[in-house]
Amino acid sequence: MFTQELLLKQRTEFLHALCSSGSGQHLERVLDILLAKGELGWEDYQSIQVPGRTLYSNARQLLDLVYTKGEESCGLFITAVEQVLPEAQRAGLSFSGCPSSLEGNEQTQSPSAETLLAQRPSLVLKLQHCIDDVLEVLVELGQFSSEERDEVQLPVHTPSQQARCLLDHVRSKGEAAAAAVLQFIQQREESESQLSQKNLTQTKEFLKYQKKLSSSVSAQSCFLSTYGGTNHMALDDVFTEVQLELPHNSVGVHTALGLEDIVGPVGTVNENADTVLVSGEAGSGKSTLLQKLHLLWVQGLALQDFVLLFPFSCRRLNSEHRELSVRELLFEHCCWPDREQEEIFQLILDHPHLILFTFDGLDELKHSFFDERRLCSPTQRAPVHLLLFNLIQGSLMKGVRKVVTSRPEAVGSGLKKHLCKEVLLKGFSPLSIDRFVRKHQRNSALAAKVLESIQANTALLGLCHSPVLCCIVSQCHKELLGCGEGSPQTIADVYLMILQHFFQHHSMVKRSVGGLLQDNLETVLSLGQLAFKGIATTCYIFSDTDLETYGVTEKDVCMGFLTQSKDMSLDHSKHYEFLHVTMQCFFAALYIVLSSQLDCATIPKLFELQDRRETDHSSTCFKACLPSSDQQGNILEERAATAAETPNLQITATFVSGFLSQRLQRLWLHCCSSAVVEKKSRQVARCISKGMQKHFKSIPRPVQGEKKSMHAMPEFVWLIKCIYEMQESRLAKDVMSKLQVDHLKLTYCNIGPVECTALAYVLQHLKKPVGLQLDNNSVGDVGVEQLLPCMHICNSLYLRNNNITDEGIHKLIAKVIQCENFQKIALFNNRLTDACTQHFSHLLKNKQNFLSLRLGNNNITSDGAKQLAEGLKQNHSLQYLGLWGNRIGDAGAEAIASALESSKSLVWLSLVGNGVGNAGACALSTVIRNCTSLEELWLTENCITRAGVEHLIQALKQSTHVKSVWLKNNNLSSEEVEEMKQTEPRLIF
Ligand SMILES: Nc1ncnc2c1ncn2[C@@H]1O[C@H](COP(=O)(O)OP(=O)(O)OP(=O)(O)O)[C@@H](O)[C@H]1O
Repeated sequence: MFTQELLLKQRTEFLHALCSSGSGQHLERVLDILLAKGELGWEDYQSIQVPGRTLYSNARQLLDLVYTKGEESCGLFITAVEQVLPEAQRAGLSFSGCPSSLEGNEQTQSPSAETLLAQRPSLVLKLQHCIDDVLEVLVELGQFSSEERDEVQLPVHTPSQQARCLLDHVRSKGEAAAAAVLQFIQQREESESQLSQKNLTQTKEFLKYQKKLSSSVSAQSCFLSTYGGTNHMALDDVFTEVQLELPHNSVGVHTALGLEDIVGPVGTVNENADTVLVSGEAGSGKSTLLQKLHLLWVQGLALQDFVLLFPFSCRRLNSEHRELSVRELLFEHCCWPDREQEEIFQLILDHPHLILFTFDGLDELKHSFFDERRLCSPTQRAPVHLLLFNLIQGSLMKGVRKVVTSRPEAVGSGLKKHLCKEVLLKGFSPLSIDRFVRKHQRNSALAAKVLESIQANTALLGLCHSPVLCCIVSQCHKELLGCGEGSPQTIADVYLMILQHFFQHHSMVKRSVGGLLQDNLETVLSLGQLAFKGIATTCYIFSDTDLETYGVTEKDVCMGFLTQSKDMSLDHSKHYEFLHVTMQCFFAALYIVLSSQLDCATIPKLFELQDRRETDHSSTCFKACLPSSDQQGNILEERAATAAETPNLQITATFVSGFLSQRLQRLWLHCCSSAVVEKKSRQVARCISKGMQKHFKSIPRPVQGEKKSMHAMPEFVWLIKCIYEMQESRLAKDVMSKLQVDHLKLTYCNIGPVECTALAYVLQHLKKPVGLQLDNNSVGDVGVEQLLPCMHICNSLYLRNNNITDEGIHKLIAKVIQCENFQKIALFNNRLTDACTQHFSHLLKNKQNFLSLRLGNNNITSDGAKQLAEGLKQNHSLQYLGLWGNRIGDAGAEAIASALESSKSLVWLSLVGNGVGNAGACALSTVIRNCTSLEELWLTENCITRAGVEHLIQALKQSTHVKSVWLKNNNLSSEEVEEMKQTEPRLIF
């Protein structure tokens, strides 16, 4: 395909790729390249980068310009985009037929000013690290005034924008200023490289240290301890791609990332910070992801800009009770230099940008992040958590790159302000589930069976999006395939499979889960008590003494639920941890259900997490459930720990709910009295009910004229999951009967397929139809399928930005077409193509009370629009139709117009940003003329010229019902706009 044609066809994709991060940096970098290539002149540049105009408008201007310049220009543009964008964001964009590289074209032999222009992209990168110094030189030389210096240094500019601003100024100054900048850069590079060369790579002891550190990182990262207990898998064999995203930004588009992008520039929101946060739910794969990054570094396959990588585990740092200096932290916790410690540490301090620290599991640290106590000296000793906080915020060892992982709940605003960016880890995609099982199960026939069994049970498929659950399901294939109809539905079911798996392995005869529990009750109780104690005190690593205290024997350890801690810095005594922290929660929950030692306040305290946060007194703290000898530590420590503990306490409570469900109660009958189990079960139901009511009571009164709406908090989602685990529709019904709202808002709540299963289970019992708003979550096609059981009680569904494809839509439409209440759907920013329009067309034909269809910002072309028009022709109820940001073009607009011209219901139509042009405008004028219900028509950004607007004006003369026609950002001069505004005030420019 010719590049010009390619650019036109993929215009929307290119626009999104350049702008969806919400930051102008991709566009700016593409402009740098095109300027350097001489493809854009300064006037072009200024016509694109218009201050105060939106990023999307600037990008559109660039697209228009290169398109009109022709084939070669389009080719260079596309190659520049390819060079600038991270790999994952380029998916879906075609680059074929474009020059393969732009490198090597820079005109280095030209006079300084030309060199400055030709090397603009690399100079921007270099200058942003030394902007103050180069400005000083220019002022000293009299090339810049202090006002000009201040203008460049304006804090509203990011460092790269400051660099561009400097280059733009220098350009207007001429040859001498340009030469000064080039000389400055050259001198700086020479001295840096001499230093690096001499200090690092030519220092023998440093090289030895690098090798030693590298082999210790390799030893820690090449194997993954799996749920086979003793057997280990090579990480390279089993690591499967996970979904990484940037947080939803102002334009609300999912931005997918690759592994390298974690430390790369993509998504940077604070260029002065050095810390990247990777956040994700329990078991979403954070530790494994870091492990993979470490391994790639050791293998020389990634992160090669860093000469040293220091990996830390916050879990292990909890066991460090001494005060340490940074130097001791690095050397004692990661790798000890055999000689020349002073010199090596000095080299590290001198080259912070060549060093990477990783901190796994910030949520597991006993102290919540705070930045009140500043440390500045790397030799000053302080408690380890303080060192860590100072490293993260950059007051210690500024310039060292840090990657930190954490569960989302433990990340407060105090930490966020020190982040250069946040990356969200969303577990496996459906494709990754498939790949993982095939990697994990070498026997391909068995893998196919396991996958078939997962696909056949959508609740289980939803659960498998969490890598830890997917791993258990695959590991416990015998249990899974042997359970027939009773295939796992809940998280408790999945974890019980692993219990069965390990115990059965040590049993001579085939036993049921209940029987195995009975046989191994002592093991369950001692492991349970150990786990329970750990959860209540934020302890995840246990010593021999801990094991002894709680009666965990050698035989219990051999069962496989505990693994030996692999930290090399701890003293030589053995330490243990549960295979995964969720496994510790599982055993803690078993203990709560089975133990007769705990008082009856344990369950209420476990569920009163909200209260614990509001009151800071230890009497309501879960820790109070422990025997008094375990209640060490002061109240301050407890308060600091509360935020970090909450997620694990919530997971424990979720397991307790599952274990005490009617379905599973029979499992405990041989281990404890049924009266006690029933009593505990009633307690759980009461706690959930109380928690929900508290949530409902907090709903503010509706503003006059607005619907009563509830914005759910994270606790709501957790309680809903507890109800689902209980699998008691009576409880769900009872709880939901007290919710009286018209609109339920669960935006930005981390709703994935598992949460959708729970939501549908509970919401289907609502008494009155609601609008369900799930914008900006990770629902996906599997989640959509999970939501189907509650569609009959939804009158509207909002799924903006949820990674939904045509496949999800197919299933959704088949269901909602039968739901009388269902009238509105909004699906902006998903991954829909023309293939979904036949389903919407079917919906429109068959549902004559349907009111609103919004499909903005997807990939619908003229073919899709034609298909949709078929449905529109036969529909008599639709009032709102939104197709902004698709690519329906003039042919699509003509089809839509012809279908709607006789509509008696349509009130609002948006075709913004669809390239409808004058032909489209002409066709739409018939809708203005003939559709007597239409009030608003949106045609912003559609390449319409004066001739097209004339058609609209003529039509408006015959219409009194249309109130406004939006025509911003079309191809009209300001004179034309002024004139037409006078002629027809309903036109909005
Ligand atoms: N990318 C992956 N490929 C293969 N297996 C994975 C991957 N990510 C996670 N797993 C499996 O899931 C398990 C749990 O993952 P991991 O410990 O990395 O999660 P986590 O997000 O760090 O959990 P937590 O927040 O509870 O510490 C791993 O032990 C591994 O077996």
